Amino acid sequence: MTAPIIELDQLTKKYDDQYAVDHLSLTINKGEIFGLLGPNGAGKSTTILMMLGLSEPSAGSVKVCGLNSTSEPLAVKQRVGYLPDDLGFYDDMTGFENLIYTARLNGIDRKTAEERALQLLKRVGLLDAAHKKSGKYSRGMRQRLGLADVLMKKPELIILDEPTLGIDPEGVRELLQLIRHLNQVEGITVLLSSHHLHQVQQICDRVGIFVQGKLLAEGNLEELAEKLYFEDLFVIDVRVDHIDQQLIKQLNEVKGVNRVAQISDKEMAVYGESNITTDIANIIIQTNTGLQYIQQRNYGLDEIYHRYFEGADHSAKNTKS
Ligand SMILES: Nc1ncnc2c1ncn2[C@@H]1O[C@H](COP(=O)(O)OP(=O)(O)OP(=O)(O)O)[C@@H](O)[C@H]1O
Repeated sequence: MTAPIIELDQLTKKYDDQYAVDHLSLTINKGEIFGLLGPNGAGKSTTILMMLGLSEPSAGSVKVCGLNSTSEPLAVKQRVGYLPDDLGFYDDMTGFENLIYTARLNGIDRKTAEERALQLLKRVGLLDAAHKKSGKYSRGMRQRLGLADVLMKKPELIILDEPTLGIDPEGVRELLQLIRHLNQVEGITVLLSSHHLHQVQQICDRVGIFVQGKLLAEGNLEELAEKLYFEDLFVIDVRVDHIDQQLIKQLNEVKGVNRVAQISDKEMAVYGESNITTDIANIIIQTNTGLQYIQQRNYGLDEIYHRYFEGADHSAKNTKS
């Protein structure tokens, strides 16, 4: 049974005459890792601020953990951990001391706070640096301390705004692993905002593509591919001994094939709306054109996103009902 943990209904934020968030409706369920993916200025941070009750919607509503974020921001804050992109710590305090400070602000008693802080520092791989001043931490270490910090109050949901910004690849890998672990082992729901496609693709169950305040599409990778690329959902790369016009004609006649693009005298790409790999292989074998290689191309989110945004006419591509 899926239960909603974030419910946005026609959520809107307007600055002067510009929509930062434009009638956004979206439901995120308990236990998910949801990726809010979009370029700079898409409205991701504004949406998050409204979820936390830190910014008031111009219209529409936002509920988090069953609470209205706009009218009950403090209750939401108790249940949600938020890691902003410009995370601040007291740099002259150690990592451990920073966590204890957060615990005090959240009304956690000293003994519990110390136990929890050490547990969390261990979990995020900072036990060795626990008593080092946080001002001396690297950006990756600060983000991991940030995760420990939001976990101090045992949140049901964590919201991470561009958590991997400025971290080196190894640090990114560790941070993503940690986020996945928190989700899978501890059952914490995660909302992650990012414009890093590969990272979102690695850990998110579902992704929402967000542009100019609007959600263009949402779903898992397969669903997104279908929503954004419904015309040429399947692309099959083929290499044969020789390509002739008869072969191209026959391939074009296969049910489900949209077009055949010849790339060289031996290579072509066949675009279709259904999985036509077997039919194509059969034709090549029947026509004795010497099949060397055939493979269905898998779209990653990266390719989906880039091909989608490179296309000029978004509305035309996104009209599948
Ligand atoms: N306080 C504000 N006053 C006026 N306009 C704002 C304000 N905050 C955000 N905006 C505008 O709203 C739009 C969405 O900004 P937002 O920061 O939510 O985008 P974002 O997707 O989080 O981008 P980024 O990744 O760059 O932070 C932008 O056009 C931004 O200029």
